[in-house]
Amino acid sequence: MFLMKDITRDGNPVLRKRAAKVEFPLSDEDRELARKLMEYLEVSQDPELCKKYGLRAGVGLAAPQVGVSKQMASVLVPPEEEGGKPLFKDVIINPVIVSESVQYGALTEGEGCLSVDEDIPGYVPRHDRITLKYTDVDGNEHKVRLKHYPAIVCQHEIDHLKGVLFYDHINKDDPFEAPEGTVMFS
Ligand SMILES: CC(C)(C)[C@H](NC(=O)Nc1cc(F)cc(F)c1)C(=O)N(CC(=O)NO)CC1CCCC1
Ligand SMILES: [Zn+2]
Repeated sequence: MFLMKDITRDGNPVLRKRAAKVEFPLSDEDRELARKLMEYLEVSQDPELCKKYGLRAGVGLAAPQVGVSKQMASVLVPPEEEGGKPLFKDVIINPVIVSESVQYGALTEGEGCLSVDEDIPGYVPRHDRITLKYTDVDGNEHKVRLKHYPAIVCQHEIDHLKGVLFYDHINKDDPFEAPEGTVMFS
């Protein structure tokens, strides 16, 4: 099981590399990686286990964040209300954003990252809606339309596969400046 000690931190060059495409059918090693990437999110979102293992509760985790430069990331966006179905749950492999809204979306509280220990204030403008194509661990192709928070999380994780970190998007001159028409939400 991945623990915080397994998560690479800002400064590690693996976080600034372009990750390699994943070959199908998955090797046993890649299948295990996918399982562990999702396991981290599930365990970290269980308050008791989160505390027990000293984790940061996470909604997404990309392979470079555990030192593996491959195009794979787990995403687990909890349901809006207790007991509901997660808004998005899958391990996205070789993801491609095939279309994106002109309109931006940003979290009012800014973003953080499991690989960045310090808080970096500022809005992170992303596309409010995206169409995402990816392959799952069984080799099935998916094409999904996402908006708001699930779209933000997937863009954050796909950035990791391109060596981009959230603060790269923050306006240096005015961190709390958001482009015209940005949908702000928390
Ligand atoms: C960095 C951290 C603050 C831990 C962030 N979590 C988060 O924003 N809130 C959260 C956590 C939950 F478990 C359940 C929940 F509904 C909300 C996060 O996991 N990430 C993932 C990451 O670092 N991936 O590389 C950062 C988020 C910022 C915007 C999108 C992902
Ligand atoms: Zn991150």
